Amino acid sequence: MNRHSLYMEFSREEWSAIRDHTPLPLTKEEFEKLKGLNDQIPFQEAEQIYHPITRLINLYVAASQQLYKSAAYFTGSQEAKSPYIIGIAGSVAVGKSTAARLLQLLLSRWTNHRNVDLITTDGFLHPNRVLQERGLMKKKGFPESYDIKRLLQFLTEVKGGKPEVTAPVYSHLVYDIVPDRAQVVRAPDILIVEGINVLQVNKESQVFVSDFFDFSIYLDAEESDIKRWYIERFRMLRDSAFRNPDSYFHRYSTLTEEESVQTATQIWEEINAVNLRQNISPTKGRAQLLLQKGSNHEIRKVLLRK
Ligand SMILES: Nc1ncnc2c1ncn2[C@@H]1O[C@H](COP(=O)(O)OP(=O)(O)OP(=O)(O)O)[C@@H](O)[C@H]1O
Ligand SMILES: CC(C)(CO)[C@@H](O)C(=O)NCCC(=O)O
Repeated sequence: MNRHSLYMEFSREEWSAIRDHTPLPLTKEEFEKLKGLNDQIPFQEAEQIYHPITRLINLYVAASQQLYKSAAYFTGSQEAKSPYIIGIAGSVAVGKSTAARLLQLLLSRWTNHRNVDLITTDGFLHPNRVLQERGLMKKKGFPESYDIKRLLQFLTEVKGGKPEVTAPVYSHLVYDIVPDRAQVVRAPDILIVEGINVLQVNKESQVFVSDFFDFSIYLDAEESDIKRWYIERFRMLRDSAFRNPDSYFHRYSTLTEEESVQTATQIWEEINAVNLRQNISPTKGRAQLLLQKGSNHEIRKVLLRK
């Protein structure tokens, strides 16, 4: 280990050996029942890698709750404690939402933070109408495609302890913001905010999204692997979600195997890879925890900021 590096570095083996004696707060049987997660993340990965991560976060949250108590005692304040906010960043298709859902589930099993909410910054994309007006339909996911002021307002209210805060909702099916839907966040113990842009800074504001984070994670992988996962997901969607006539990509449901690989490759190269290189990857060094995935999504290396 480089003693003067900003990060402590752990191999997969070293990280999983850290597991202290706290048992995984979830049995294999319970995990098996969780459709949608267990068909993606093997139980062993949850147990060996994600469990120690949640134990570490649990210690951080407990320390922050203690700090809050000390400050409340000192000031005599009766203010309710504000949610502990965790940001998860990384490329399109690197597996942020899958990892975020598993962390949400595992974190909610600890008695001092049962209530764990999860939102994605997809909901803060401008609606297609605005993106079309501004010529940004091929820039979805780029910094200018988000209503960052609204996201900052949302985080200000959550962190300020407002009992109910609403976030807009994005549908991948219709490829747009859903006008009449909202997600309500009710003062959780922990809020996970997942999105490609959560560690970005922007010129228009003095305040950044990450200013509201108590902890941040960057999910990293080789670009060639992420591209392959993107294409695989696109092919899977061609055979499922794209078949739905309401799908924005319904026209893609009739593509041949070869055409769907070509189309996905083109979207990846023209939009998501450019965004990854220009705007997402450069934010890596701002995360407190860096998780490096191997070609089968297994976490190969864990880097923790000192
Ligand atoms: N740990 C994992 N093990 C196996 N497959 C995974 C894992 N995490 C994600 N995947 C698969 O990789 C693909 C991308 O995952 P996911 O949708 O979670 O990515 P994302 O980063 O949230 O993407 P986006 O930003 O496009 O919403 C999906 O097809 C998912 O099934
Ligand atoms: C909504 C985002 C930006 C982020 O999740 C992404 O999934 C996306 O739609 N990117 C635009 C190009 C594409 O359709 O993949």
